[in-house]
Amino acid sequence: MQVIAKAKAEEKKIGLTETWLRKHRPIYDAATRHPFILSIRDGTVQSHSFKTWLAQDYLFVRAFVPFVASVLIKACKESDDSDDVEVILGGMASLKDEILWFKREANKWGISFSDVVPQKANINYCRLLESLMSPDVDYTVTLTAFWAIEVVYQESFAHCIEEGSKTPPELKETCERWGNEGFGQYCQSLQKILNQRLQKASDDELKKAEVMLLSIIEHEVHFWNMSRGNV
Ligand SMILES: Cc1ncc(CN)c(N)n1
Repeated sequence: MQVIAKAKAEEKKIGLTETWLRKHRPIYDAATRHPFILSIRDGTVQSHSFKTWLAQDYLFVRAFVPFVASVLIKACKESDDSDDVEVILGGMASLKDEILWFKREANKWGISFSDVVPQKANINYCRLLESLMSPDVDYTVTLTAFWAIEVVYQESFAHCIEEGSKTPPELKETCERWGNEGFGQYCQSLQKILNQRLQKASDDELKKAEVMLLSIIEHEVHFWNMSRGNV
């Protein structure tokens, strides 16, 4: 089955990741067009929803740092392509600025991160990241998770700054952070190195990578749900 998916993607001259996104479009849209995102885009978002998301995401990003480091280590060890290492290193480097940005935003919104308790959806998501850090988890599967985590944010926030959006001015910077063109190009670079990797993957690895994509999308939906008091 996975061989057929690969052949179809080749035939259409698209990567396997694109085939997956087309196949799982409704689930993917549930994450990238989540009611929280749509409420930012149409300007009806409640400030407590935004603050909940911001505080929970800060905790997530702190857990994301060692995860990205583990992806980088796997790329250094297992990839024969230096592009992989450079792209992942770029993502890693930008996390320092991201953490500083979260701290500035916390000041702006009167949030004290030290008082924030991680919610269940966040704990579960961070647990998944932790499990993926194991050297036993294949590099291709880990890279799939990494790309999926980044691209869901990119597509979600880009939607909030597209023409016609009514995103409140005070939230524009947040949306720009992940919705900007540079972040979009970085996601495309990740997708490209992942597609190359998937070309060489075994049937079993392909199956696991596709399941991982679905798992990440599901966690992202639960993550957005927290902002709406829905845990
Ligand atoms: C939950 C979540 N998913 C993705 C991202 C983008 N790195 C994030 N900051 N938070």
